[in-house]
Amino acid sequence: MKFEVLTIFPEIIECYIKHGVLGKALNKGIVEVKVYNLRDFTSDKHKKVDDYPYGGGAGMVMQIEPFYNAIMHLKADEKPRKLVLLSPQGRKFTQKLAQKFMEESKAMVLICGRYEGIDERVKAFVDEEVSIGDYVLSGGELAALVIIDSVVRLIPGALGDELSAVEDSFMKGFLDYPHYTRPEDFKGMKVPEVLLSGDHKKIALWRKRQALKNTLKNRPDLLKNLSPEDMRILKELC
Ligand SMILES: Nc1ccccc1-c1cnco1
Repeated sequence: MKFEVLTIFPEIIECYIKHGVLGKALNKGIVEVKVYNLRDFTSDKHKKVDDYPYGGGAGMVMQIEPFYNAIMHLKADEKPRKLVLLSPQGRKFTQKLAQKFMEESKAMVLICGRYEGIDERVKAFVDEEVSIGDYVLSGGELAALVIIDSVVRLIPGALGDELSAVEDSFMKGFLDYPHYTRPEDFKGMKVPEVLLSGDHKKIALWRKRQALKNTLKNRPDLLKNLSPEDMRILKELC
């Protein structure tokens, strides 16, 4: 899987991708991330990327030319790639969309805007417009990192423990169960007895009950298409 990121702040992307799961996946060659500075695709000596909005209004708008030049530069190799614009107006990014991107795209271009927005005509050159949530960010870079991180975690072999990708919450359709590790007693806060019992069946049931309880409390919208067994457990909780 190859990610090509267009941004005026390449260091934001470059710094993050060296660490954790992404760093390991890069070292394994499972994923490649190339970052392009949009300022390298400008034609003036000041490497200008924005200008005042037509029609007036506050702030600056990013100009189309650097985006167009960068996209044409990438497309010169004629290899297929999905072009994704990160934007508050995009469709909501979910685990399901992460799975779809991982399965369908060998290469993705993540286009990061800044300021109050980008020239609308850029959208004529992208395949998808994606938002990671209903809040205002300073730019698309954090959203691009969210997409890279969540898609890479789904690539077979990217994680040390394959199970953790399957176990991750949202893959099952509800939130995760509570996790504990040593010490058993921290200032009187004890690990639930069941987790010390060694009874894997009881532990699995406890974890399922806790996951459903957490989901019912914080994200009831996720509780659909439950199995009859999960529905029975949920009814016990109500
Ligand atoms: N707020 C933003 C500003 C610029 C580029 C993307 C975003 C964004 C993406 N997902 C939510 O917000």
